[in-house]
Amino acid sequence: MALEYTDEQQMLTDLTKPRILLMGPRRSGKTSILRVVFQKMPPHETLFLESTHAVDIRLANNNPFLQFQIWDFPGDFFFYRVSRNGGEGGGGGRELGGSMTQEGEGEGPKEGELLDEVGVFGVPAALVFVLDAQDEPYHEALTRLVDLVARGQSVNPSLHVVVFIHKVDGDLFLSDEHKVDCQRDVQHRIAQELRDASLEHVEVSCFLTSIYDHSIFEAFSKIVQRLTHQLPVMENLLNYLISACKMEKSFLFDVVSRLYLATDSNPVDMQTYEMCVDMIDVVVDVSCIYGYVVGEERQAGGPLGRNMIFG
Ligand SMILES: Nc1nc2c(ncn2[C@@H]2O[C@H](COP(=O)(O)OP(=O)(O)OP(=O)(O)O)[C@@H](O)[C@H]2O)c(=O)[nH]1
Repeated sequence: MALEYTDEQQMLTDLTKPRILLMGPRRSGKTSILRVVFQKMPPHETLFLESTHAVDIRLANNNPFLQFQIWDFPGDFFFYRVSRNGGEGGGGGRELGGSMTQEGEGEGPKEGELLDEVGVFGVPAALVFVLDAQDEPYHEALTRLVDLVARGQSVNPSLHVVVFIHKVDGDLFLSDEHKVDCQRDVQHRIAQELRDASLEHVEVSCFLTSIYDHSIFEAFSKIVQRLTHQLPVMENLLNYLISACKMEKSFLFDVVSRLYLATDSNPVDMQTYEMCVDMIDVVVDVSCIYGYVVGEERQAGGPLGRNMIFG
């Protein structure tokens, strides 16, 4: 499949591309997630990230199946104005393009333009609400979540709503039991708040995440899959593959981000996923030494390219 875009700026302002909207309270970890998953920032370096002050729009364009915009909102976002500088790290690699710079007429939002609900939610999108699990009580954050869901649903009834119960690591979350209790509590409170706001029909998925392990990649993979139209076809193909080759499990990976774009219908087990990611790391490291050079650029994916099937 060929890319339809002549440049990244054109794609950044394309209203048909799905969006992942990272929202949530200040310091909950939105920018860290973006940097760790898409720009390979080591997790401990996120300690030095500065607060986001304006909506930062990035482009994920690793392959034809992984093309979407990621909007990183400031914690106190409310009908904010669009930034053009996009902060640091815009040219950090192929994974994410630059910030929003296009001035095309009648397309995406322009600098100084007020962003209303239609401007934010008016295209296929996933609202990813990042909740800091270490910042109890969650009352204010959950009120904000319900407000965003109400606004999003009013303009886009098919909006996907996902909550990352984030930072479930460190001394506060040593046992799995504690994590599951936290997830149950948050899910219960979200359901209650949605009922109170007459939004009980809205489906909200919750994931326990941390940038210090693979959970954030697993959760992000699920979101990308929801926004991928070709998912049922890819799943079917992987089902055929494992039955024809007598494999236990298969994933279709985006090598650059380590997200998996599809898997067969057998259940996903975290350890298998982690093992595959480790194998990709080895293959990429070896390719960096022995890979061939295309033009000026050494292809880290080598002859395997940017997508890989592991079984
Ligand atoms: N323990 C832990 N800390 C995290 C995690 N993710 C992010 N952090 C820390 O949380 C702090 C805030 O992270 P940011 O990414 O700047 O948060 P943000 O939501 O973008 O903040 P604003 O831009 O102010 O809205 C940083 O010190 C990160 O290191 C995580 O999974 N676990």
